[in-house]
Amino acid sequence: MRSGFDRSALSQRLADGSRALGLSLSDAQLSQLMDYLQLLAKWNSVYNLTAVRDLSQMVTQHLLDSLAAVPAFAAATRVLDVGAGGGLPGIVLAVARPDLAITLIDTVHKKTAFLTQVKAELGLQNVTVKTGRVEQLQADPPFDVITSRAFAELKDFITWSSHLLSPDGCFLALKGVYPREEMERLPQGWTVVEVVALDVPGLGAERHIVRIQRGEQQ
Ligand SMILES: C[S@@+](CC[C@H](N)C(=O)[O-])C[C@H]1O[C@@H](n2cnc3c(N)ncnc32)[C@H](O)[C@@H]1O
Repeated sequence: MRSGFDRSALSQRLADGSRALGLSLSDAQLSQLMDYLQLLAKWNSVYNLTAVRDLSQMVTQHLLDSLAAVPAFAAATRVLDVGAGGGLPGIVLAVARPDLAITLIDTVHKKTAFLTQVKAELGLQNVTVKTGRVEQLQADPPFDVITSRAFAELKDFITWSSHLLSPDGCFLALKGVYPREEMERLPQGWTVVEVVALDVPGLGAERHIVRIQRGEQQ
């Protein structure tokens, strides 16, 4: 394992942050997230998974950032994470919500090879990994939530993946600053039903989660 990986200090930071988010993760879940962080740190130079190199920043910017979105998935059952990259938010969500079935898709084979390795090493039976463009993915049954973080403008995210969403389903897009202009350019037939500001412990930057469903803009 990578030298300099102070598991106990990083684990404490993660436990404190997840408590501050109101989540009650078990010791086993926290341990799975630390295993994931360790794999991310170990394989980052090979797979080019994230520009964030500092381990405590990885806890904040990746693990806690993704955990902050977990409550928005309360009613979800089948989730697709589009452009999952190194597994954010999909892997974190899969650990926090083992009852969810989560599919992660990315076009880049080396990233999905990493995700397959994470699935195996963490024993995540609720994760499915697909390689390819979301536009070409077929799903039967469809997903009730489609999510993404740092993927694409909202209109492209919706246009490329709406064929995979169930009639009553929703998109949950993780964004940084309030995406006012993107929300004004949604494709016809889609409407923003909620924008929640997320308070990620220690981040000091804006985060929002945008819920979009079928329907006309008011
Ligand atoms: C900036 S990364 C974000 C990765 C991750 N969600 C995160 O927040 O760290 C965007 C990812 O989208 C993937 N991607 C781009 N176009 C795609 C498409 N049409 N279908 C699936 N994945 C795509 C890229 O390969 C890349 O890994």
